[in-house]
Amino acid sequence: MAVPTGRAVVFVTGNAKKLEEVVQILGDKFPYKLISKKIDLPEYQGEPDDISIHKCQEAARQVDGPVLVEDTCLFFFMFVGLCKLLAGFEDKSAWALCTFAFCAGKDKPVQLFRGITEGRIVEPRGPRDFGWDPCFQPDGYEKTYAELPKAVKNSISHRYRALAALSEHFSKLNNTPETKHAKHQD
Ligand SMILES: O=c1nc[nH]c2c1ncn2[C@H]1C[C@H](O)[C@@H](COP(=O)(O)OP(=O)(O)OP(=O)(O)O)O1
Ligand SMILES: [Mg+2]
Repeated sequence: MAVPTGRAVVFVTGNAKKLEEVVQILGDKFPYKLISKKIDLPEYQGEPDDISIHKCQEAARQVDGPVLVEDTCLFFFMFVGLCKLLAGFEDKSAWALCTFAFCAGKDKPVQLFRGITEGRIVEPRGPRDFGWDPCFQPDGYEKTYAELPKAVKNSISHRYRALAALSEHFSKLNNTPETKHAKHQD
């Protein structure tokens, strides 16, 4: 579902750190003007897809126009409690799931775009200013999300991957046949 050219999409979030990353990751890749709006949407219980769909429908109702919301979940196995987990002899594998939800307006369908990054839970290292970043070490790296330079986190993160799927979808919609043809002739 497209947004009329020149229209803005409102990104609804109460989390400033999230917004900061979304702006850094998207740069000018998103074809619509992105406006952020801080609304504390009610937190629904349930499966990640349902949470995102409800959150997005509520945002579309309040904004009464095209909206984008995001929900992030960190999953891990914690069979024996956090202490033993940190003591180091249980499965510490984890994964971060980010779901972006887009809705073109009140009573319109919600589209989901997901990104997953796998890693493991470690004792906290690095700055404590964004959620569980100090406790999550992505696979293939010796540093936690919090210790990694922002540019590195933003090139491998769950949020980056979900936004890549979202941008790909919207840039396809905005590639008119003429644009595609012109590109082929390069
Ligand atoms: O990349 C991240 N790195 C570390 N922590 C993160 C990240 N992304 C979300 N988080 C934390 C924030 C919140 O404590 C929880 C659920 O997040 P979530 O409900 O999606 O966000 P929120 O309520 O802070 O903002 P929103 O208004 O967009 O719902 O995970
Ligand atoms: Mg929330």
